[in-house]
Amino acid sequence: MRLHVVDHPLVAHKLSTLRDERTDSPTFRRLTDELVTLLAYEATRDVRTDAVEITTPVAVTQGTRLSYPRPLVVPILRAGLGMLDGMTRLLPTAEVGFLGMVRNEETLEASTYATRMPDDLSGRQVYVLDPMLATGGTLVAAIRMLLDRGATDVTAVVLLAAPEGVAVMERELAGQPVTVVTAAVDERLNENGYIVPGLGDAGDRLYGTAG
Ligand SMILES: O=P(O)(O)OC[C@H]1O[C@H](OP(=O)(O)OP(=O)(O)O)[C@H](O)[C@@H]1O
Ligand SMILES: O=c1cc[nH]c(=O)[nH]1
Ligand SMILES: [Mg+2]
Repeated sequence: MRLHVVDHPLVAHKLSTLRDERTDSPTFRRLTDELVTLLAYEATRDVRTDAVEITTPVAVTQGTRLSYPRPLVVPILRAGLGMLDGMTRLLPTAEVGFLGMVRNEETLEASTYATRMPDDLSGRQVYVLDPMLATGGTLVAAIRMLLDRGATDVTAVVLLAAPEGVAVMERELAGQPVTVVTAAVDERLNENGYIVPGLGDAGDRLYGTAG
């Protein structure tokens, strides 16, 4: 597994506003969308392409086009849905699959309640979207499922990661073709499995269900 922390002043600026407890849901959704677009630029650096010949008004030249099969983008419901538009803005021809997963807030175990994507992902590049990598339970289970279906290259795009979750991913997905792209790796997890300093519950803040 490879970890890529995107070091850019615009990413840091938007992430700081996301973290602020005073940021309301509409602003949180807009900033998430903008941040994902910046992360997606880095996350798609190795997206597969083919050379194509194109004709400009002036001359014939070599161009580049995304390869087939098209990449698959998989948001992990619910919070990952807030990242889908930002990602598909850069990859408009991508296919989209859905994975519904929820973490039990007592045991911190992740369980899957919905799966809607092709059974066969042989040879596919997959981009998984989830704002938070906390204990890593959710992403490890999601990525294992994608690799079991034949995905050859999986990139997880997350807003924030905890060092504990990164270590779990590195251990559980050692030697696998997996990359994690994140805006930051925070200090630690607290006793409730929340990222510190973090930004709170991403799903609640996106969809206004906090408190
Ligand atoms: O790394 P982990 O410890 O597994 O935790 C991270 C998961 O927890 C959150 O989802 P949550 O269960 O709150 O579901 P939601 O998106 O429906 O709010 C988050 O969006 C991740 O999916
Ligand atoms: O800090 C955290 C941890 C898990 N899920 C969240 O939404 N936030
Ligand atoms: Mg949640």
